[in-house]
Amino acid sequence: MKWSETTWRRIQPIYSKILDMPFIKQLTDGSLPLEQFQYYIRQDSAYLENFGRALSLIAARAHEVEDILSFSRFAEGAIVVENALHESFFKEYNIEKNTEISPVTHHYTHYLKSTAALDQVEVAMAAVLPCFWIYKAVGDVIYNNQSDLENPYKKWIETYSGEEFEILVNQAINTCDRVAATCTTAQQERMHEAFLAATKLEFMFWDSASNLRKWPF
Ligand SMILES: Cc1ncc(CO)c(N)n1
Repeated sequence: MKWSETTWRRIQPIYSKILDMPFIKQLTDGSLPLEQFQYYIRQDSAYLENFGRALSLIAARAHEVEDILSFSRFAEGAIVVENALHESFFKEYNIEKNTEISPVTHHYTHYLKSTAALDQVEVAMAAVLPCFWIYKAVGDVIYNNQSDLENPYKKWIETYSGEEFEILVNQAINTCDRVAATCTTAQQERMHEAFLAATKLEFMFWDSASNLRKWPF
């Protein structure tokens, strides 16, 4: 079995919990309170900027030239989406620009950057994979279950269910499979652990927006 098949299988219990989250259900039927969406977009803007940095670090550390190219493109993609958030979503949904990074965003972005900088590069590739794969999977489920009524979050839904994103996601999955094949069993296990950790953080990122979580001080 491919590394990606095993890892996707292992995170199924968390993935089902993600699909059941109020944030995802309400995004799907358009009933998500605006305040939660605003919080989410503000945090996602900070997230994407740092996700882009982590991807660039991985590009710099990749062993194969084709992977330098892929991860440089992924980094560009993350920053392009971040810019798009500012150009359209921030204006359209009346979102304030200066944001204090939430505890979960802080943890997730620092986890990705330190993994990209210090861990084996194959482990770093596995750590960023849920950011692609979970979003594609969840984006498709939301897209296919949208209510016919006008959904105020339609534009967001289209970002992650589109074909353009799918190409990048498949590339990220295939890269992980190719590099995993060069790893020992113990190293592949560390890749699984990184994929699992980032999947949990994806859950927490949405949970944090649902609860508008803040620092205690
Ligand atoms: C938290 C998070 N994970 C993944 C993506 C998609 O790249 C995103 N925009 N935000």
